[in-house]
Amino acid sequence: MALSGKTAVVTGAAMGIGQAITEKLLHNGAKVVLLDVNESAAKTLVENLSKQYGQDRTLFLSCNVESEEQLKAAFEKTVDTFGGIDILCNNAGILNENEWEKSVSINLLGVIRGTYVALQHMNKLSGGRGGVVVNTASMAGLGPLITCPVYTATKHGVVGFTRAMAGASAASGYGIRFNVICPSFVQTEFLSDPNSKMGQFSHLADVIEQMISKAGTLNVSDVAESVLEMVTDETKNGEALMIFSKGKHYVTFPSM
Ligand SMILES: NC(=O)C1=CN([C@@H]2O[C@H](COP(=O)(O)OP(=O)(O)OC[C@H]3O[C@@H](n4cnc5c(N)ncnc54)[C@H](O)[C@@H]3O)[C@@H](O)[C@H]2O)C=CC1
Ligand SMILES: CCCCCC(=O)/C=C/C=C\C=C\C=C\[C@@H](O)[C@@H](O)CCCC(=O)O
Repeated sequence: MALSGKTAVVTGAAMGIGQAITEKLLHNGAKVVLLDVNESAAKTLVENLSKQYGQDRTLFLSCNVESEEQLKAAFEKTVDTFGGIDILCNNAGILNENEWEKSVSINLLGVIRGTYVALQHMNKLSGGRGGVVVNTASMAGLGPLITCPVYTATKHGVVGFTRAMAGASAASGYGIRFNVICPSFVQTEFLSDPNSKMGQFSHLADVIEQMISKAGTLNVSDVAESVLEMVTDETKNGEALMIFSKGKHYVTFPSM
């Protein structure tokens, strides 16, 4: 898929991995609608991106992925502004084992909500142009992080949901590919003060510190490059891409 003239929606776009995905898509010719709850960070980012890429290539819409109403309004505004949606990156996520129900609502239900609302606009069977959805899971979506079991569950859910949607879309003729990225540790705000985010498991925080020192951390640009690969390579559907400091590897899942 060539990105020139295509429209992307990125959730959690105001900073970190979402910002890097946004910049990567813009640099490769797409228009990008940034959805986030952090209005100040997003507005500053869009101001800078507009100077670099032009006023008509970006749009920020305040949107909490926990709200179907806000997602519906954001996608409708996107279509009204840019004529359609070709790419969706469900990237927004949090780490909070204290408020674990909020983690589920954002990390897993937010991906499902975003996907189902976007389907109404992207599905070729309902007047859409088709396209691609790339969801942000984690290596914790493939194996357990013992310090954050609910976070682990949400990311496993994102992997499973994405792979099932890939199959459903192909079997139904929606014209939409679904893929998922599974990064290891990435140098963003997300990793700041992990102890405070692990709730009843904070006594295990040294496990994470040992894992990070062993695994190292990725740059956000490493992750964004992998998203670009899954967006542009039209052979990719139902793929999970592990991204770690030593490289990246498509996951081979057991077949039934
Ligand atoms: N940083 C890391 O080590 C890794 C992060 N990930 C995943 O990558 C994604 C992005 O994480 P980072 O960029 O590292 O985090 P970050 O904290 O730097 O950025 C997350 C962005 O999502 C936004 N956000 C949070 N809740 C939201 C909501 N309800 N609605 C809309 N936007 C919301 C935040 O305002 C922020 O702009 C998350 O899904 C995370 O689980 C996956 C693997 C590793
Ligand atoms: C503080 C939590 C980080 C949240 C951000 C994130 O999603 C990072 C994930 C990075 C790596 C996850 C790795 C999971 C590994 C498991 O599959 C298992 O192999 C762990 C084994 C630990 C060990 O080395 O013994």
